[in-house]
This record gives sequence, structure tokens and C-alpha cells, in this order.
Amino acid sequence: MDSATSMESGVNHRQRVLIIDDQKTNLKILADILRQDVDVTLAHSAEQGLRKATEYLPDLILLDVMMPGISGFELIKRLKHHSLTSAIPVIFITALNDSSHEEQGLRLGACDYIYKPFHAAIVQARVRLHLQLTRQRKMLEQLAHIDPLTGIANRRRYSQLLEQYWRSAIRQQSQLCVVMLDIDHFKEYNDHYGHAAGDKVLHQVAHCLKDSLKRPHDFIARYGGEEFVMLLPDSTEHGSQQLIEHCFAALAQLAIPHEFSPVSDVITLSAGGICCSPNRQHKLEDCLKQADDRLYQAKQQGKNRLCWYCPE
Ligand SMILES: Nc1nc2c(ncn2[C@@H]2O[C@H](COP(=O)(O)OP(=O)(O)OP(=O)(O)O)[C@@H](O)[C@H]2O)c(=O)[nH]1
Repeated sequence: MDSATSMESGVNHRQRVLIIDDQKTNLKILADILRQDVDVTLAHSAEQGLRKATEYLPDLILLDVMMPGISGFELIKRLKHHSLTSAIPVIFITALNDSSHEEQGLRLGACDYIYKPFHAAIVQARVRLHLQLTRQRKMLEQLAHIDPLTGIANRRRYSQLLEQYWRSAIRQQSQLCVVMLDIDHFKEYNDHYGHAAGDKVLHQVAHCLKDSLKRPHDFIARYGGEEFVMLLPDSTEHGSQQLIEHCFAALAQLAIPHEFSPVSDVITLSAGGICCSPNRQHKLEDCLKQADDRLYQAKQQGKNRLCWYCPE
């Protein structure tokens, strides 16, 4: 499982290029040309290349067409088929200056060709261009995952990550805790303090909750309106409940005045949670409904509290 926080972080790292070629001399020449600009990873065969591609998730792959065993054409099919590597751009390296080969490679999903013998300035220019496009694509992806009002992840990102975390919990036979949180009497807040002040509160609450998360895979998103959702993978019921208590305490410390709330004179939250043990029989929708029902229960029982699903 990759880290939720690292996935939400910036794209300004030094980029990595994976070069796959069975000829050591080609690997060395290309690595020498590129090393100044990027981190370089080398693979001497298609099998090793596929392994390193899924392990390092490089920003760009340079792939030799002619290799013994699995050819470059066969390998690009596998890379494009794999969910982890399908978006990584691939540039073919070839000595064959033949348009039908080039057409085949482009049809299989390559973004460009580099011809042997290598011309250092051309290799650098093509690699820089595709790395720049990769960086721009990643920036757009990140923007599409952020809620503009609060700056935390949005519901789209939550849905993606939920699916990943669920599959990972099945594989690792671990628990996934889901918590829904909702600001109490927020309508009254908006009505009395104004919508702009309400927006500010949403921002403050979002960051208070985000800052309360401790582990790298813990995740929070704005679910919509004044509702938030947390995913706490590989967490126990006790640990998750403690974390939510800590969130409530952190919010109480912020002490955002809410004179018109019947439950407190500051902003409070209600929350509903469940620890799911995903397996192929348990449905994700049932777990989410339980978390939602517990949030409803917390509201019904007087708000400013956490209700937790306890299986009979
Ligand atoms: N300022 C602001 N308000 C929002 C936003 N999204 C939703 N709201 C408001 O949140 C309020 C939610 O109202 P309700 O669903 O009645 O919930 P509530 O008043 O918090 O009541 P309880 O949840 O039962 O405590 C509505 O007034 C919405 O207009 C937003 O982006 N900014």
C-alpha cells in the first residue's frame, strides 16, 4: 500500500528514469547522458525491468525493442496492462529505423522513439520533454484530488483510496476502520455568522482533523458539505476510538465560538465509526452504511459524541 500522505504531497521530487536494455554498453551510455538530470535505474532484461518498474514506479521508461526472451514490444503490453505501470510513459530505444516498427511501437502505447547510435543532446531533449509532461500530468491529477475550500483530499480521492485500502486489507487480512464525522448545528452557524465564516470553520476543522492523524496511511477527506471521512487502515477499534477522542480534544482546544449551538458554546463534531475486517464475503457498502448509521445515531443521541459499531 502506498502512503496516502505521500500521494497527496508535492510533485517536486527528482524524477526517476528506468532504462531496460540487455546491452551493458547501451545502459552505460544512456545512464551517463541522463544522470545529471535524473535518478537512473538500470535493468538488464525484460523480467528485471518489469519488476523494477512496479517496485520503483519511475517517471519514464526507456525500453530496448530487441531483447532476448521477452521483446520490448511484448514488455510494453505488460506494462500498459498493469495498473501500477500503465500510466508511465515509455520511449523505445532502437537501431531499426523502419516506419512499420515505429508504427507498431506507437500503437502499443510508446510515446516516442530514440534511435541508436545515441546523440546525447537529442536523448536529453526527448527525455526532458516527456518528464515535463509527466510532471504536469501528475500535478493535474493531484489538483483533481483536492477539495478547493479546505485543501484536504476530496471525495473522489477518498473513493479511489477506499478501494485500494479495502483490497489491501483483504490481501493482508487486516482491519480497516472507517469514521464519518459531521459538524454539529452548522446550519445555525452559517445562519448567524455568515457563509464566509462557515467556510473558514470548515477549513479549520479539516486541518485540525488532518493534523490529528498520526500514521502515514491514515487518511482524511471532505466527504461533502460539513461532513468528513477518515480511513484508518490496519488499526484496532480501541486505537481508532482513541484517535477520534484526540480529534475531539484538539477541536475543543481550538474553541471556535458557536453561540447558537444548543450542545456547546464552541464548534463540535459528531462521529460514527466501524472497524471492518474485509474479506470476500463482507461487502464494502455494508461497512460504509454501518459507519453512516452510527453517525446518525450520534446525532440522535444528542451530538458532540462518537458512536461505534459493535458486531453482535
Ligand atoms: N459555509 C459553508 N456551509 C456549507 C458548505 N457546505 C454545506 N454547508 C452548510 O452546512 C449546513 C448543513 O446543515 P444541516 O445538514 O442541517 O446540518 P446541521 O445544521 O449541522 O445539523 P446537524 O448535522 O444535525 O447538527 C447547511 O446550512 C449548508 O448550507 C460550505 O461549503 N460552506
